[in-house]
Amino acid sequence: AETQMASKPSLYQRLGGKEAITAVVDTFVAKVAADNRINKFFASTDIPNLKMHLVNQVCEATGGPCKYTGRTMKATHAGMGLTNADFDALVQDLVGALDSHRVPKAEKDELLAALGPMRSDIVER
Ligand code: HEM
Repeated sequence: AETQMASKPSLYQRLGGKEAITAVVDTFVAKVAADNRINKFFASTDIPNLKMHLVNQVCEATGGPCKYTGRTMKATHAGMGLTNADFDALVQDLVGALDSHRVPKAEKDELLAALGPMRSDIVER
């Protein structure tokens, strides 16, 4: 996990590693669960399983030593009929979680930039 230290630390390292990412994901999922704009989509979701996948996805995408084992973003969200407004609401909840854990702006913007391109695989209408 420390292999990049000679150059620039990975985003994973700058976020604080797996413990810090897990804490952000916990807060994020709690915010989504309390968000009446989008929580209906998660009514029958296995939340501990979702959290596990999210932690691994963020860990791997930011250069950490994890492997995402979930489905593709397109397959996962197919048929949900998600809109840009739904996506934006979820991103707002993520920003709120990152802010509540005092993640600095540079790291926050980098993470959001890594997730942004997934929009076209997730939004269907
Ligand atoms: C960048 C944005 C997003 C990312 C990175 C993301 C990521 C994920 C991941 C990793 C999973 C688990 C995959 C698996 O079980 O194999 C998942 C599931 C799910 N996502 Fe997303 N998601 C995003 C946006 C959204 C949005 C906007 C909604 C709805 C408002 C949503 C609703 C769901 C639901 C309901 C599930 C659970 C499906 C089930 O119960 O089987 N996602 N998402």
